[in-house]
Amino acid sequence: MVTTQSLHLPTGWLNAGSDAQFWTILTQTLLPPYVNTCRWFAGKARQQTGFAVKTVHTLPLADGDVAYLLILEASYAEGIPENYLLPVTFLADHTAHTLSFQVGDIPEKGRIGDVMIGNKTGLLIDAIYDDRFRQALFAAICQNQIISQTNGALTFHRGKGLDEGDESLTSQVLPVDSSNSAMTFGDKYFLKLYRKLFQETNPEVDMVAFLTDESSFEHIPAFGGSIIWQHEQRPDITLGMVQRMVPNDKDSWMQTGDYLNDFLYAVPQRLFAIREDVFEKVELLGKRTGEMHCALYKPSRPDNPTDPAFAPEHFTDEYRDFLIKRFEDLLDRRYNLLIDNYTKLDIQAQRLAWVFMEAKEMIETFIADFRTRPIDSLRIRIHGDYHLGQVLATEDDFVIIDFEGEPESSIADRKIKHSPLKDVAGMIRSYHYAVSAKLFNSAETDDLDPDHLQRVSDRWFYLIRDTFLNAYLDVFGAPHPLFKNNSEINFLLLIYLLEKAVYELGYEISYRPSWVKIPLKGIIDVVREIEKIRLSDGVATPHVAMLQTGLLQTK
Ligand SMILES: Nc1ncnc2c1ncn2[C@@H]1O[C@H](COP(=O)(O)OP(=O)(O)O)[C@@H](O)[C@H]1O
Ligand SMILES: O=P(O)(O)O[C@H]1O[C@H](CO)[C@@H](O[C@H]2O[C@H](CO)[C@@H](O)[C@H](O)[C@H]2O)[C@H](O)[C@H]1O
Repeated sequence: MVTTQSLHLPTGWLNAGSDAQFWTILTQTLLPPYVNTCRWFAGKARQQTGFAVKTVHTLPLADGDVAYLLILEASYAEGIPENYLLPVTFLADHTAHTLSFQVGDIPEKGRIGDVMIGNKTGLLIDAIYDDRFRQALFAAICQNQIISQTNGALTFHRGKGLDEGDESLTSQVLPVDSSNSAMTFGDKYFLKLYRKLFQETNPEVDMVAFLTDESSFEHIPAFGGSIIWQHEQRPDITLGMVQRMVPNDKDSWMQTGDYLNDFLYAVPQRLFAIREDVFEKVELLGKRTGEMHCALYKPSRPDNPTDPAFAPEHFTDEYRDFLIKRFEDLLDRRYNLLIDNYTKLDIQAQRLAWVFMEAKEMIETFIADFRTRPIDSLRIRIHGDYHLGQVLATEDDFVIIDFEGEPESSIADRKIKHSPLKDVAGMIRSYHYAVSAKLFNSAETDDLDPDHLQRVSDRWFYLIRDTFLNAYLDVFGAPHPLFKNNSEINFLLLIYLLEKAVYELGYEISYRPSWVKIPLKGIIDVVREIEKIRLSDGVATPHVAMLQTGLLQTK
């Protein structure tokens, strides 16, 4: 039945691919409100000026119907436009009974709207919710298909991790809401469809393929293949990736949260209780992290040259300039964001915000020091967005996922080599988050003195941090191939910890204002360390004042 609101598009579905007017009407009607409800659309908070379907790829389905993969451009009042992948299918009412799934089961978030296409009424949906689309994608990967399009070709690559005879497994959409979309096949394969697109191979495909093909590191899901949009006049654009599915019932963020429950319940009884198996887990994660970096460290040899994209590099002037510029921009943006949102913060966060603002000049001096400080450690490709949520906890081990890099950075920036201590800093920050979120957001500690709670939280964090770091550094033995000495390790860790915490400040202001105090505390902890270094070096420059404000003093 056509509702009064349903949109009428005169061209039939099978001919719509080449009808520009068809897609123009959709971008002016159903698509903008729909896209704005999608978790993967990052432009919700920006001033949007319009959407346009830039390219339409056609994917034939087994029953003779087609799915279209739309490349949707979102434009904004400020900044460059973004491109998103939106696959669509049309479920005509009269064919509903022929489908292997119930139209009524399609969740609200997959329904673009009721439409009349040609003379058929039906529902336009995000094709990931259409079993025929999922099967067509997977079959194309299994068969290494190349499907020519008016604008380049869709190229499907089969990876080593895909077994023979697995072409027709039952598939599902994973209910997790994140920046991309995930589908599973027979509980054996995990297919991620990238939503925000970049004109370059997604770093995740590079990284996972490198680790699978060039190393014996087993703690990532094996690479099962990729979906690429190729065009001879520009670099490849990655649309999707398949990996082996990892049986797990939680990620390490949830697992650490569970361990922290035991710790939390003991706090009101003035007991400091960490189970031995918590240390064992933290040690194991430190070890796996070190092994991941070992696998990514592949010095070139005359008889076995390393792909330049992965060969280790020194701390060049170019890298120093890049890091300093990026950090300074980030610091300015976060400082302004904090000022704009200051009145929305709770009193404790406001107090920490003052300390941060007071420390800005000292942070700038510390960052600038990075330009000239001698550094003989090495840089390699790293995970880039490493935190507890990116590690799946299996029965007795860990599997590392999501090698896409930092969501805020461009693809070119995500492929830049850093010291692996940047990943280490990411994980250390994550442990800080885990204990802070648990102790400061639980009813059990509501009546406790916040200064006391802060000391307890710090104690847990320092013990866990050192356990992780020691296990990590032990993996390589001595002399360490990637780090020159302890002094460089300390300096690099501080700079990456600071950068990560400043980055997180923006994430929390935008998404979880009540958590802003966690990265603020992280920033201030590093600032305290910088102060100590300046005092011991005797380099406290007179024009940069030392901090006067206490950390969590109650007045
Ligand atoms: N190989 C895998 N096996 C099982 N579950 C996975 C796998 N990869 C990811 N997941 C699940 O899907 C979620 C989202 O994956 P992730 O790679 O983090 O996607 P995004 O890029 O959208 O953040 C993860 O938190 C995890 O629960
Ligand atoms: O969505 P992504 O996993 O790519 O990362 C973004 O979201 C993360 C939160 O889900 C955010 O991580 C921050 O919060 C985590 C706890 O929820 C904590 O473990 C991390 O240490 C902290 O950085 C991440 O920063 C952001 O990029």
